Amino acid sequence: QIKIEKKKEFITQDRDETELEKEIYTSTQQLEQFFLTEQRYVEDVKAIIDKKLVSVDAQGALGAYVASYEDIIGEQDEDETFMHNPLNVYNLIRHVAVGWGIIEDTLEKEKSTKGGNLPKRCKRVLARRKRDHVPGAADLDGVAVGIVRLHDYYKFNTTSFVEEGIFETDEWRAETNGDLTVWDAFKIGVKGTNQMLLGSGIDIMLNALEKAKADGMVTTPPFIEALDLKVLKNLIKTAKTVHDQKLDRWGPRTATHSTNSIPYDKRLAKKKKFASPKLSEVVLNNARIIDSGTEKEQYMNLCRGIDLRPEDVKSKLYCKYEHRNKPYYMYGPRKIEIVSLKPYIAVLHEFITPSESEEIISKSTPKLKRSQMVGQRLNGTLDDRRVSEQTWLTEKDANATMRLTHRIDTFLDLESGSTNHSELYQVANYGLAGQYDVHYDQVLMDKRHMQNREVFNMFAGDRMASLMGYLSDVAAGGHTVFPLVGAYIKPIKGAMVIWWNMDQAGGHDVLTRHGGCPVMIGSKWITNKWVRAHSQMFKRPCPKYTGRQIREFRNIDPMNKQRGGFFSDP
Ligand SMILES: O=C(O)CCC(=O)C(=O)O
Ligand SMILES: [Fe+2]
Repeated sequence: QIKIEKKKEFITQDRDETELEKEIYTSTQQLEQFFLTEQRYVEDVKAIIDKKLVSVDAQGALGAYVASYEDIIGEQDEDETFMHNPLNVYNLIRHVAVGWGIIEDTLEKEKSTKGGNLPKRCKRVLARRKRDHVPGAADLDGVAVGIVRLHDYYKFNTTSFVEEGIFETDEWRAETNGDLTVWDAFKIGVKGTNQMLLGSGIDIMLNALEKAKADGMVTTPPFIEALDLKVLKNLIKTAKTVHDQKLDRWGPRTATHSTNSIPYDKRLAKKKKFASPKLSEVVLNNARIIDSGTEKEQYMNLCRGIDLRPEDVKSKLYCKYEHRNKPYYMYGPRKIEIVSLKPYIAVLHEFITPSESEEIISKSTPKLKRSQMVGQRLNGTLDDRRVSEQTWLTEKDANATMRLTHRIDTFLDLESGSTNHSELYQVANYGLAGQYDVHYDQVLMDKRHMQNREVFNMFAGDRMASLMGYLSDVAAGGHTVFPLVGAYIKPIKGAMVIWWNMDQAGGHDVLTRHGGCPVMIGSKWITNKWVRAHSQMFKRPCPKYTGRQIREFRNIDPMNKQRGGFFSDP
């Protein structure tokens, strides 16, 4: 008997739709929602006080919660950009994580004294935890570590951060209400130190100690008991010991730790290797630096906005208006900026209109889920190397995606429609200090990646081109960086970056390794369209190589990672 099944309209990979762990800092969008929710509950709590719905004692406790909220807002606007500043996020989450339990206890007590009866508004406030995620310790820790990661990357001024709640580097400055207690600053430093961000963590802890000395006490936020200065001093001492040990054994940076370049211990610092820390030279176009400290250092410099492309490479780059010999685009050529010729990386400016960006964001917002890691041994795991939430849109889900596919296909001579076996639009919103650490976009299906030989991948072919569109501007941070090329791209709303992951022989271009830097200030939205190879059969020229030549290519490189970059248009 033959079974007839309904033909699927879109052929896609099966994706695990199970709800992932719920944390709030993993997308700025979620943080904005949380802020709106908190505003509503604060209004409710205020109304309970104003209408004297609870006893005088209870009114006092509720009042302290409202005051704590108002302190955090200060003179700032109560719009969504409030949550684009990491310190505001920290303060607001701490306020709720610590304070909301007190609101609940107060109202529960009120309930028992009133024989189980509470006014409607009180009941609604009490039911918050059932309806909405109330952030707790896990969220607060995630945010604290995120802030220290930002320090590790961007080296914002620690003193102005701890003393005035200001984020500043030479390039930019972002203020908050100015409030950061010693307790908070210290907690942030400790959490970072625990995650082996030792240099930055200890720097923040030391500044907190200085502030405590200047204030004559360890200042604490509302509802938190005072701490003894001795506790601070002891923790710092331990942290310094760990710092020096790791630095001595592992050097200043690996994938899992970072320290200053010089130990705290004066005797240890006299060791020859610390006397003149060697400046490592920039290594480009070389697969040997993959996963090394050099790659990481180049990655971080690019995140900070230091262009590493040598002059003789840069002098060959240019911007142009391009019509690609198509009548339509002769009237309205597109602005193209060449970032690298080999591998070919280009920015198509104003490729996505503002209203298209907004439509894609609004259609994706209700469907966002935390992004998982991909790659060997990492598939499906959660990790702060990738802090974002994402979802997928088909061409039919929005006018914008339909139009965009049409634009990509006509302008770039591609078959990018999801029905033609390319991927759907992946839409992602980064979270607090959200990043996507260095990676390849390719799936890879060679002998060492047998697990990827699943139906969809075999059928569609690998990710031949990456098209990555920025749907928002980012005030600070969030660069897209290519450490082996030495180039970075600053997100600009509406711009789309294109690069070829494969060469014409179907090889994997290792130089396309890239990542998204931690977002410092703002909300970063992107969309990815990965164009699969097989649909391009009639669109792109066939490989110029014979099967034997291709096999030879593969054999030359023991890692089977061939350097390519043969595609060069647009
Ligand atoms: O956000 C970025 O700048 C890079 C994103 C990326 O590489 C990806 O999503 O695969
Ligand atoms: Fe990527």
